[in-house]
Amino acid sequence: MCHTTHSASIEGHTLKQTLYPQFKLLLVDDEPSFLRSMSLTLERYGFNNLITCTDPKQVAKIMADEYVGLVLLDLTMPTMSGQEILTWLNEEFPDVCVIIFSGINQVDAAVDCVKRGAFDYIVKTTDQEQILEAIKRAIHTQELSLENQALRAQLLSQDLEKADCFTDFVTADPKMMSTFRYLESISNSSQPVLITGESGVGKELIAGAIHELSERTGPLVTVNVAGLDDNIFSDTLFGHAKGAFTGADRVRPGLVESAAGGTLFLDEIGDLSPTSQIKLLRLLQEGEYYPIGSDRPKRIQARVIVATHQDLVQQQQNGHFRKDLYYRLRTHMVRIPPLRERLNDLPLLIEHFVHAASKELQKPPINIPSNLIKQLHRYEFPGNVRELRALVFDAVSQSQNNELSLIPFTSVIDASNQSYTHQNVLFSEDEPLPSLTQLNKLLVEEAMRRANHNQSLASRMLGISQPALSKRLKNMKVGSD
Ligand SMILES: Nc1ncnc2c1ncn2[C@@H]1O[C@H](COP(=O)(O)OP(=O)(O)OP(=O)(O)O)[C@@H](O)[C@H]1O
Repeated sequence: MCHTTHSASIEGHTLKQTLYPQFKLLLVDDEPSFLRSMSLTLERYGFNNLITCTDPKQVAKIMADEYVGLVLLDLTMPTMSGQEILTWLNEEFPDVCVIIFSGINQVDAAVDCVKRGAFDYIVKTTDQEQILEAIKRAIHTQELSLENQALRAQLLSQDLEKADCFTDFVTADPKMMSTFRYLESISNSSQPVLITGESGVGKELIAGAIHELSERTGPLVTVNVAGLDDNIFSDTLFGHAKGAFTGADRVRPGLVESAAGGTLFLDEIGDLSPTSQIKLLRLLQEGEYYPIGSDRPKRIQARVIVATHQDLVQQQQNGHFRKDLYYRLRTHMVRIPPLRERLNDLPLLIEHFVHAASKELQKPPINIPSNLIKQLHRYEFPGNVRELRALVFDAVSQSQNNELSLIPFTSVIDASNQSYTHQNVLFSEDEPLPSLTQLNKLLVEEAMRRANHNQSLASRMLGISQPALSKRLKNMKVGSD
């Protein structure tokens, strides 16, 4: 006999639940009462993707029909022993994780199974917490191993399978393409994803893409945690019970619950207070949380994505961010490079934003001057794509005669280059080279500026004698008169 669990019934209605883990847990034991109590325990702790089986002879068929990732196997059964099934599984399904259930007097046999490839063994009389810990460990290991397999397969193929999910993120950069492939490969993972990158690089867009890739049916719920004190953080995320504090006159579900079946995106995670960091760690580690004023834990049913523009490695070195939380978050990590590291994206992005701005501002089609991109190559974009977007929108609004205005761009470039051009001689490819006389003059002026008009110091910088410098300065003065 076998039985599958993946829905909950409330007052006669069948509710569709999020299944966890994503692969099935197969429980094989000839004792129906043990299977019943074990599956109730597992379901209570949120493991609801279960198949129970009392007839070991059915295992082969179940394995062929279902996507099983973990098998919990009783050692002693009448028609076939756990050892026999383990040997068969090792040969036919070497990637499946097996935990052996044994009686107290069968520990030697169970240890032998571990030597022959079982992941672990559990003595049936062990307390529930320990049993659950062993199962959680096996699920976690299995998830990571499945993800690694998917990652390897994905990296071998160059094409994106779900390119549609990335259409909002305009890019042709090879580094971003491999990031997209990586994100595809971890799309089914339930582990958190950490997105890092400077402000304005598009981290929130990437979070949206990860959510779409996961094909989760629940919503994407975004919370900016910067500046939330611990009470507000807990109330926002975990909700509260009625009467939890003055003014809590109703039960309020938190955003963790609103994100059930979907994704919870915590932005600006580098700014989280130390107490809230502990609560987030617990949520990720145990998969459970307590609404304020309640002593009944709830299980998180959402995948967690976090983002930060801070350097978390440095943050943990200076004690502002917990190491254990960082390691938990970085199971899957992507860094979105700043725009200055992918300037080849400029033409695509400018065209994209010109189009969006013309539409929004109801302008006719606008031409992009051919020298704009070259000019922008000299700019650092401290505000990244967000800054470029704002510049383009400004330029479109100032455009006349269907030609994109260059004013917003040249003014930011000039402002940032002001000190730079004084200190450096730039040779723009669009402009004629300066003559040697002009270059001499620039060099002398710069040396004098750096030497605070001390001629002997400036002459040493230029590698000429002080009288020679003085002569040049006089000639320059005559030339400019
Ligand atoms: N590659 C891109 N293609 C199209 N639009 C982009 C791209 N990258 C960023 N943007 C746009 O730039 C703006 C900033 O992006 P987003 O909010 O995702 O950045 P962020 O990295 O999350 O910033 P912050 O750290 O400040 O929260 C948004 O309007 C977004 O739509």
